[in-house]
Amino acid sequence: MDVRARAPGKIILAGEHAVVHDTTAVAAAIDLYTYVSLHFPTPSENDDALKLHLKDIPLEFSWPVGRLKEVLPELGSHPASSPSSCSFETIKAITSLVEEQNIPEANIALASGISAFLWMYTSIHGFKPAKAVVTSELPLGAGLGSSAALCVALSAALLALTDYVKLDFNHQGWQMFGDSELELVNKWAFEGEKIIHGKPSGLDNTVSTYGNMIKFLSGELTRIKTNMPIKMLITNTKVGRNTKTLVSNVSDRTMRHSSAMSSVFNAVGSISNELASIIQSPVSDDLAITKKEEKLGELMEMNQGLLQCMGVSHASIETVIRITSKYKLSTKLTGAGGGGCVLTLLPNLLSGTVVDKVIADLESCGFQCLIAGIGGRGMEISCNPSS
Ligand SMILES: Nc1ncnc2c1ncn2[C@@H]1O[C@H](COP(=O)(O)OP(=O)(O)O)[C@@H](O)[C@H]1O
Ligand SMILES: C[C@@](O)(CCOP(=O)(O)O)CC(=O)O
Ligand SMILES: [Mg+2]
Repeated sequence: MDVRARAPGKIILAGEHAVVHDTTAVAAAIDLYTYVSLHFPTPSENDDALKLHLKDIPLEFSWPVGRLKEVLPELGSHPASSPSSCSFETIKAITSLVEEQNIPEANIALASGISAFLWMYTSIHGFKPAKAVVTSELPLGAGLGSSAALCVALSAALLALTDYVKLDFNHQGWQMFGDSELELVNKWAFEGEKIIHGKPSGLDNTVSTYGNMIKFLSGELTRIKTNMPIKMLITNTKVGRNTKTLVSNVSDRTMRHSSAMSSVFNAVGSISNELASIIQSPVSDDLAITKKEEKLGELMEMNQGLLQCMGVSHASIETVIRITSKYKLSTKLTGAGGGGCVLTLLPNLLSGTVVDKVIADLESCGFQCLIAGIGGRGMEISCNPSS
C-alpha cells in the first residue's frame, strides 16, 4: 500500500518571532507544496531497511532496521495516538544515525530535517521497513515554512497508514482528513518542527495542516475569512539562514532586555490583531479596498520596523524595501528573517506594467520573485499516488 501526502508552505503577514513569545500572528497557506510518498515493501521485495529519498537534492539515505533497533531500543512501542517530544538522549542517538550517512557538507542543513524524519517515522511505525520519497516546490530555509510543510506531509503520510486514520481508498486524487485526524497530524508535525526549530510557536505547522488564513495565539488558531483580495509579491533574497538560530537570537535579546522586548512583542500583537480585523471587515467598493490596502501596507511597515528592532532584518531585506519603496509599495520580511523571503503588498489597482517593472528591478539585483496563491488548501492525501 502506498500513500502520498502534500502540505503547503505559508507566508506570515504579521507576527513572526513575537508569536514564539505568545502574541498574535496572522499567516496564510500558499499554493506551493512539499510532497511525501510512503511505501511499505512487500515480502517479495525482501527489503529490510528504512529508506529516505530527497529527490530534489538529490540524496538517498538508508538505515538497516537492525541498526535502528540497536541505536533506538526504547522506541517503537509508543502509541501513535499520543504524540510525544523527542528526549535529549534520543535526539543524540538520532543525530549519530544521521551522521553515519555522511551528508555532503553543502547539504548539512538537511540534517535536522532527516532527524525529524527518523523521530517521526520510528515513533509512529517503529522499525518497519519502508521507503519515503520527499519532493518540494518550496525553497528550503527561506522563510516559506518548508520545515513545517515537510513535518506536516510526513506526519500525514505516516498516520495515513495506521488505524488512527480512516481513508477512502477508492477515492481518486486528493482527499482531506477529518477534524480529529487533522489534529493528530498537526500535533506530530509540531514534534517534528521542535527538532528542526528548537522552540517553534506551532504557527507554521498549524497553517500548513489546516490551510486558509489563520490568526494564531498561544497554540490556538482562529480561521480568518478574507473580505478583500490580497496579492503579495514574494521576493527570495536567496540569502540562506536558519530559523533555529534566529529564534534563539531573539530569545537571547529578550533575556537581555525583557521589558523593552515585551513592549515590542505587544506592539506586534496589536498590529496582527488590527491587520486581521481589516482583512475580515466588509468592503463596499474599490475605494474601500484601496483604503484598507493603505492601512495593511502601513501595518506591514510597522511590523518590519519591529522585526528590525528584534535583530532579524538583513542588508538584503533592506535592499528589497528600498527598491519597492520607490514604487510606494510596502514590504516586510516573512518567516524568521535574516535573509530568506520578503513580502510586498501589491494593491489591486496597481497596473501589471508597474508590477513587471518592480520585478525586473528586484531580479536585476539577483533576487527571485514569485506571486503565489494565498489562503488555499491545507494538508491532503492521495491513496492512488500514480493518479
Ligand atoms: N524537503 C525537505 N527535505 C529535507 N529537509 C527539509 C525539507 N524541507 C525542509 N527541510 C528541513 O528544514 C530546514 C529549513 O527549515 P527552516 O530553517 O525552518 O526554514 P523554512 O521553514 O523557512 O524553510 C532545512 O534545512 C531542512 O533541515
Ligand atoms: C520565526 C517564526 O515565527 C516563523 C519561522 O518561519 P520559517 O521557519 O522561517 O518559515 C518561528 C515560529 O513561529 O516558530
Ligand atoms: Mg521553518
